[in-house]
Amino acid sequence: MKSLSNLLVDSFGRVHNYVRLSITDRCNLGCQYCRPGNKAEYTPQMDLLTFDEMVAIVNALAEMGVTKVRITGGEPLLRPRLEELVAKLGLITGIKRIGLTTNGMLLASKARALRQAGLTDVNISLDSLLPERYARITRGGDLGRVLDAIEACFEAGFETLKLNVVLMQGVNDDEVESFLRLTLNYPLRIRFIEYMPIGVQAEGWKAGYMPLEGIMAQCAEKGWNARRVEPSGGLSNPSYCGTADDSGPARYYRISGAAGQFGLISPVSDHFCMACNRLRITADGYVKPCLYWNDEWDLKPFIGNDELLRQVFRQSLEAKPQRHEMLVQPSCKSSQHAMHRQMSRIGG
Ligand SMILES: Nc1nc2c(ncn2[C@@H]2O[C@H](COP(=O)(O)OP(=O)(O)OP(=O)(O)O)[C@@H](O)[C@H]2O)c(=O)[nH]1
Ligand SMILES: C[S@@+](CC[C@H](N)C(=O)[O-])C[C@H]1O[C@@H](n2cnc3c(N)ncnc32)[C@H](O)[C@@H]1O
Ligand code: SF4
Ligand code: SF4
Repeated sequence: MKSLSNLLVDSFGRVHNYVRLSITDRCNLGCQYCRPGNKAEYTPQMDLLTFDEMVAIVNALAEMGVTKVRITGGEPLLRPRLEELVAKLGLITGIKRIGLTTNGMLLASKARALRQAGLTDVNISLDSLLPERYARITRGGDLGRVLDAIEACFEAGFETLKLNVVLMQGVNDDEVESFLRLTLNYPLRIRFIEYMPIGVQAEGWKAGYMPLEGIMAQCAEKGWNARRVEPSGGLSNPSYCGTADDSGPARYYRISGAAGQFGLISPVSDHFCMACNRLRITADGYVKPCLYWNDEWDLKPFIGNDELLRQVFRQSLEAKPQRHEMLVQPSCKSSQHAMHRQMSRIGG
């Protein structure tokens, strides 16, 4: 049992036990909602954290009560030998779950090796089931490769497999029913996510943003009885749909008789900041206590000295705001505080 003074507690009493580790800000896609504009700015290779530096940071965090790591990016599968990082993270005392969030383009051939290395949870981003639309939203994505990746994940036997769908008005909001239908036959969790104003222009965001409240009404219109699923409860296939350790931002539902579930992630219309348990590490070695606010602390000078790393983590948590202000300050350029990094440079 960790002593209270050694835990990652912020000034609002929130205990942080989950770290999102961005391992690259490069991406092989350019999703409209994440990397708007064609100009890609990447951290030079030499400024990226090495795997050993990441392991040192996570080790210090694990000593302070972190039990879960989610590897993200950019596109994390662009880092060669990702399975080696997974294996090293798995050796850290206290780390119980290692997840990956990916666009799936490079996953099919890697799924088995990642599972064998100790990866437990896979989340794949998939915003359309129509090949041309998918290519348009992602600027070049190949839907067939994502579907192959999903199949490979089933075959590799991951404990959970979730699909992320960022719902945008006038872009893919007509596909809600098709995604819901997938849950009828497959033991997946399909999560609809509200479009957040992070690293995008406020005007464009306002045109695309839509709250998720209409989804339950759509179920009712189809005559589908969708019941709330509590973590680990009522699953037809718990091994793919979730675990007791599943305290993420989604509220889950299951349509009567369905093999899978759908989830609603509503960070804008119904934020979950009061239950926030997450810290973020950027690929260039900064700790960000909140996805939305600009504040970040450079960890690189302190890697190798756990006491100093712990001080920086505490300092960042002391400064963590209570909540975001996405509706008040949607990424406006004039703000000194709202987010300036694009999502691909934070990791979602
Ligand atoms: N506002 C906000 N959004 C978040 C936070 N964590 C995740 N999200 C968003 O939720 C969506 C899903 O994120 P994933 O990377 O799949 O991870 P997750 O569902 O949070 O993680 P698990 O619970 O580990 O499955 C992404 O669009 C994230 O940007 C958070 O702390 N704050
Ligand atoms: C930044 S991506 C990084 C991992 C990987 N490249 C992928 O796409 O899964 C992580 C998650 O953030 C989500 N995301 C990116 N921009 C977003 C936005 N503006 N609003 C909501 N979610 C967003 C993506 O859909 C994805 O599920
Ligand atoms: S980081 Fe993920 S969400 Fe962002 S552009 Fe790349 S694939 Fe799309
Ligand atoms: S917006 Fe910030 S405080 Fe709110 S849940 Fe996300 S990371 Fe936590």
